Amino acid sequence: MAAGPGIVVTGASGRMGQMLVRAIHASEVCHLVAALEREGHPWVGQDVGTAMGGAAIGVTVTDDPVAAFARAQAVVDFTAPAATVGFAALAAQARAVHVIGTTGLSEVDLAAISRAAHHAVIVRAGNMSLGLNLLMQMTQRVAAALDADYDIEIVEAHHRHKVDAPSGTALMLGEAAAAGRGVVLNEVRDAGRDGMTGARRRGDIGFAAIRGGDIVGEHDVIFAADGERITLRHVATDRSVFVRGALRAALWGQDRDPGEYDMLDVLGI
Ligand SMILES: NC(=O)C1=CN([C@@H]2O[C@H](COP(=O)(O)OP(=O)(O)OC[C@H]3O[C@@H](n4cnc5c(N)ncnc54)[C@H](O)[C@@H]3O)[C@@H](O)[C@H]2O)C=CC1
Ligand SMILES: O=C(O)C1=N[C@H](C(=O)O)C[C@H](O)C1
Repeated sequence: MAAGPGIVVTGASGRMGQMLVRAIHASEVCHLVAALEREGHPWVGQDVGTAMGGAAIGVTVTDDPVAAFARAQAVVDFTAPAATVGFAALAAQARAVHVIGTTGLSEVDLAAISRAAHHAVIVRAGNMSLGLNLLMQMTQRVAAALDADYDIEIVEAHHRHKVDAPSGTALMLGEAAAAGRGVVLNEVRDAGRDGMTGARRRGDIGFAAIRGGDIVGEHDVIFAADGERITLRHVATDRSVFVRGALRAALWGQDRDPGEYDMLDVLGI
């Protein structure tokens, strides 16, 4: 008898997908029911363990989300925005908990995800690690304690393959800083400075992105004033912190009422 909820991993060949497949296969509190990849992907039809270069684990990679989700209690999804929006509707139809780690979602994507959450549990966070979610709370607190003499800048660094900027985490931190200040992020957001930008506008929250090598994920929130500077920093050195958070969310979401949740709900912090 397989233990705990059955989980589908979407984007099974991805950086996060492969780590999730391994973690779920090794878990005693949940089990892998399907590994999903996009249509035409070379792994489709192969055993996912073999495709990853190891021993067979008895789960064949599929490109059919409807059949996969019908057998699952949770869908753990680190893919791409268009895929995630489609999966949200399908996971809701299957009444499976949808854990969304995908970043780069637009306002339109987020509205579609909110609609799906009327029918099922969705846990979404741009960063699933405990440490980063604590940093988010600290950011809100520090921003609330300081006035706009302290310029807020968020600097993030990621591996060379990352396709979205600012990172989902940087945006979460920006939202936390804006909430602390009592402002709306979209009204003070300053991203992508290049050329004759003019002087910094008081009260803006700035973003800068570094891309290179195999950097897992680093985030600094800088509060810079005349004469002093505070930096709050989180460094992820291993993707296992995101995997742990995502699986915790998949288990936490079982038997909850439909709705949209985040990692603060899951972690109870
Ligand atoms: N919230 C968090 O804690 C974290 C979020 N992420 C985010 O997760 C996402 C994925 O990151 P990585 O694993 O590094 O990317 P990746 O590019 O290594 O993997 C994405 C996978 O999704 C697959 N995919 C794309 N469309 C699909 C579809 N329609 N059906 C099935 N599979 C599909 C791709 O073939 C690929 O294997 C990114 O948006 C990233 O920013 C990454 C790490 C942590
Ligand atoms: O793409 C990544 O790798 C990561 N993406 C997330 C983000 O956009 O913040 C989380 C983490 O930093 C890794």
